[in-house]
Amino acid sequence: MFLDRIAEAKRAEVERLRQQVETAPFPAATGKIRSLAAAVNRAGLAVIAEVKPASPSKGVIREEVDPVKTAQGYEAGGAAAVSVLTDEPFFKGNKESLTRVRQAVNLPVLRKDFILDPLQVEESRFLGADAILLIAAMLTEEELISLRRAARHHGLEVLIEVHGEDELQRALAAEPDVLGINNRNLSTFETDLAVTERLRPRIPAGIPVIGESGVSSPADADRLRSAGVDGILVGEYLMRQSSPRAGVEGLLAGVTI
Ligand SMILES: O=P(O)(O)OC[C@@H](O)[C@@H](O)c1c[nH]c2ccccc12
Repeated sequence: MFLDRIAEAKRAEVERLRQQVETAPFPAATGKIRSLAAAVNRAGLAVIAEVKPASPSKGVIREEVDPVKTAQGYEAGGAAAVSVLTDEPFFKGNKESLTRVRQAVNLPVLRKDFILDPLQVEESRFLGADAILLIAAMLTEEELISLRRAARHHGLEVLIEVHGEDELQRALAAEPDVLGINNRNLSTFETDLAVTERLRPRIPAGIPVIGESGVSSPADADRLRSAGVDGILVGEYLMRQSSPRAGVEGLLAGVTI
């Protein structure tokens, strides 16, 4: 299964990272964090626009991605935040893209990867991330809480992503800054916007909520908005637009607020 394979790959990556920092530790992070939670909470629908060159289910989405130009287009179009895939083996992303994007825009930047060790949290801060993703489907409640604590220690915000009821309860126990409802099942890759419609009412008031994955038109964005989310996370649809800016503008224009 995909999540097992990816966890194995990431554990190997963490081991390499551990050896690396033994000789060259991460320098102390400086600079202020840009709040993802505040960006999601702003008036209107918050679009978190993703730099996503490829995916395990779709293969290469876009050849020769310029992450900086793409992210600047997203910002010009009115995105609330940018998400950058840093996983290489499965999503053809890279860590350097995150650092470059963070320097090129004024928006909060989310690191999209498969984080299972506190060392990756520390690395995220070093790379320039403002927030990290934690995936409830691959982490126990204890792991979520401990990674959440590590994030707080490094000044990072946490987006916890859920796909089902059990995962939602685990995620809430870890007190995320933002809660994401992933419409995609990470075992089957099936996507259904009804997942957001089903889980949204089960989330207590006061937590910023986003709907993730499967938005393939302005009408889809409007449907998630109607389900009561504060924001949406969109990757593939935006990566397939010839203008990232027009892509975000189109999503926002199609939404009734
Ligand atoms: O390309 P989409 O269907 O718009 O999906 C974006 C985002 O939700 C998706 O990339 C994603 C959601 N959760 C993840 C976890 C890891 C990697 C990627 C993801």
